[in-house]
Amino acid sequence: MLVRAPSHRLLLNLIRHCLSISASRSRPPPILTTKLNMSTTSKPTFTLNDGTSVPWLAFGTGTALYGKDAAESVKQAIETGITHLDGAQMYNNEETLAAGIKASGKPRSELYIVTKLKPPQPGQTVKGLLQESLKKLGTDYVDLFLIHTPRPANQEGKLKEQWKAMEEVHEEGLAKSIGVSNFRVEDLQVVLDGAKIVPAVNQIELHPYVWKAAEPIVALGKKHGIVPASYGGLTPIVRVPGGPVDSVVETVRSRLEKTRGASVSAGQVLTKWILHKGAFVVTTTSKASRIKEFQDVEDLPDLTTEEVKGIDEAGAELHKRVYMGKVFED
Ligand SMILES: NC(=O)C1=CN([C@@H]2O[C@H](COP(=O)(O)OP(=O)(O)OC[C@H]3O[C@@H](n4cnc5c(N)ncnc54)[C@H](OP(=O)(O)O)[C@@H]3O)[C@@H](O)[C@H]2O)C=CC1
Ligand SMILES: O=CCc1c[nH]c2ccccc12
Repeated sequence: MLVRAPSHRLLLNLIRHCLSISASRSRPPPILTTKLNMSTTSKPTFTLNDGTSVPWLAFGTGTALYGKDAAESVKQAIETGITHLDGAQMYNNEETLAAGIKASGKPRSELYIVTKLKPPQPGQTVKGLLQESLKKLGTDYVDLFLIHTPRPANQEGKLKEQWKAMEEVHEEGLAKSIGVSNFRVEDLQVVLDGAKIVPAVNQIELHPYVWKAAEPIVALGKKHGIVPASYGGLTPIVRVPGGPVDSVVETVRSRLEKTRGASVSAGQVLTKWILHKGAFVVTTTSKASRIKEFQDVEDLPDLTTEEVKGIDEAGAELHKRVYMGKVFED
């Protein structure tokens, strides 16, 4: 009996362990359920480490709209239900982003506005540059202020000092949340060492063709409660069509379409994959129909763990980093 009792417990534990593995195989990765707050009464949001909430879908003004008048596109996006707007000082269009907001008639309090710090030139300060942005954006605070790139500050040994200045503008209420963009593990480590405030967000290029390289960045972020934001998410369709991810995404798309009983696009599958990685989504489009397509992802069934893994593995066959190559040399 003395011998059998523990082995019986061992057997029970083994059965429990196997059951939990097989259950987890058919469930989505837990990161999705812990990060994305779904509710029947409000739009899904992500909760940041400072307690604020971010609408999961952002309309970007940086690629197709870089240096252009963003007003019409921003107005259209807001009228189609977008509340999260992603801008940057380097996009040279913050005034027109503000014009689009004004034309939409949407109150400031119902919007989530992001801008990003350009690398300061000699004589420029983080606070001064943010104040210029606030003036252009026609607001007295941004919801999220990101360091756009760790370079050249990190090479020049100025990244800690720059983060301290970010902490100060947060403390002054000019930025409700502060974070970073295009930060690799070594950049995050510099900021985390001695930071009073841990960055809330790291906005990075995130799609299956960079997942292998991005995974350690996302993992370190997760350890510290830094939420990843994805840009370039449609790269497998838009910039690298015909790659190894296509057939896997097509199989998932077709499965979801049958499950849902309504059409599902490859872009929606890739967007859902990003959410399964625990990231919120920064995209852009000139078309209202495409915004609706993104919003519909909220109603898509989850991918299975095997489907997420299948996309990861196909993505790992081809490394394609489209943006900020110099920042992400690897
Ligand atoms: N922090 C950073 O360093 C960076 C940030 N960003 C931010 O992210 C935002 C989005 O970046 P981006 O890489 O463009 O996002 P996506 O990868 O989501 O690509 C969006 C583009 O894809 C096009 N598109 C969408 N679906 C399709 C389709 N089925 N077939 C063909 N084309 C399609 C859209 O054009 P259409 O008008 O036809 O819908 C749009 O131009 C930027 O505006 C910026 O705000 C981007 C890069 C770097
Ligand atoms: O933000 C990322 C991509 C991008 C688009 N336009 C510019 C201009 C300057 C820096 C980055 C970018």
